[in-house]
Amino acid sequence: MKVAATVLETRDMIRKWKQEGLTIGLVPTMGFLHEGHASLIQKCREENDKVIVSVFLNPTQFGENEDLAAYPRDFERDMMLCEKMGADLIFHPEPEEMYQDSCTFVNITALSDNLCGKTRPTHFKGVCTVVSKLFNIVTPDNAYFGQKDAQQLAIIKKMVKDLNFDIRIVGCPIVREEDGLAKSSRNTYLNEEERSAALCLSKAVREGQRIISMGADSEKVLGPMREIIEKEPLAKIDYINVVDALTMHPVERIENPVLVAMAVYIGRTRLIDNFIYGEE
Ligand SMILES: Nc1ncnc2c1ncn2[C@@H]1O[C@H](COP(=O)(O)OP(=O)(O)OP(=O)(O)O)[C@@H](O)[C@H]1O
Ligand SMILES: CC(C)(CO)[C@@H](O)C(=O)[O-]
Ligand code: BAL
Repeated sequence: MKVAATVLETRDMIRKWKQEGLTIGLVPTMGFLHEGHASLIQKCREENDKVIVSVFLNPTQFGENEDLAAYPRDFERDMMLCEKMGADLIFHPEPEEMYQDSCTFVNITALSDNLCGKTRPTHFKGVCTVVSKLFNIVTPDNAYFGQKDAQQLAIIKKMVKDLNFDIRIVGCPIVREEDGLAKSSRNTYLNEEERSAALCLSKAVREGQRIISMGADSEKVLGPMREIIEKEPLAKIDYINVVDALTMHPVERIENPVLVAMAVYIGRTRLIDNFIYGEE
């Protein structure tokens, strides 16, 4: 497995692989890898000749008062996991390599004003910009994203369509801890008490999944989900919504495929979880 810190080295390697007719898969990450990331790398390994994992803690997707400085990092451990999962190359640039004196951004004007975009108004501009750059650097055939960040996945699919990237976007299911908590690098922020309080997210998801097939009214699904979270003293709902799975617009009646998504503060840690209903 190779590790490249520069765009030039990365492009050189990928050019050679492409000349040999090999297919390229990309797994974009912000590092501090866990089994959620491993599942993306595994899927990428199954579907491509060469597997590239990017490990880049992208500053432009963090708001001023967010957790960029505190975000966990362990590149040595990330390298071991990538090696074990059969990655061929890790692209691990410094922020200066990615941005230098950059003043061009990719901004999506739909799908981003609701859910996470409401609380994090500049977040998806940063995500779309860095993902576009990664796509242009790596030129993958396939790129892998987790359903855990459901709005991000929908936005990237739309961006790829709008900007004519010749890349297949593959969504991968949420990987959970044994007790149901969705795996996330941010789970490391939780102390013991918060860790058990955090179970209210996945409990609410399970309750939502149980009741959604019984009726078409969004509020009837959200009410009992909210109740589970509000019973937990350490939890504070940022948002919980039923939205159209493609447009991210809130829906009152569940007719087309919907995304039921939430962000909840457990103490100071903001966690997300969701499920999709109505897609085959
Ligand atoms: N539990 C999970 N199951 C499936 N995919 C996941 C999971 N956690 C993260 N991913 C995916 O891995 C990719 C990289 O995510 P990222 O590096 O931000 O990890 P993270 O654990 O989600 O971190 P964060 O704490 O920022 O939420 C994204 O496409 C994300 O959706
Ligand atoms: C897609 C991504 C790697 C872009 O920085 C990030 O938003 C993430 O880890 O989900
Ligand atoms: N996985 C989402 C990255 C972020 O929260 O910035």
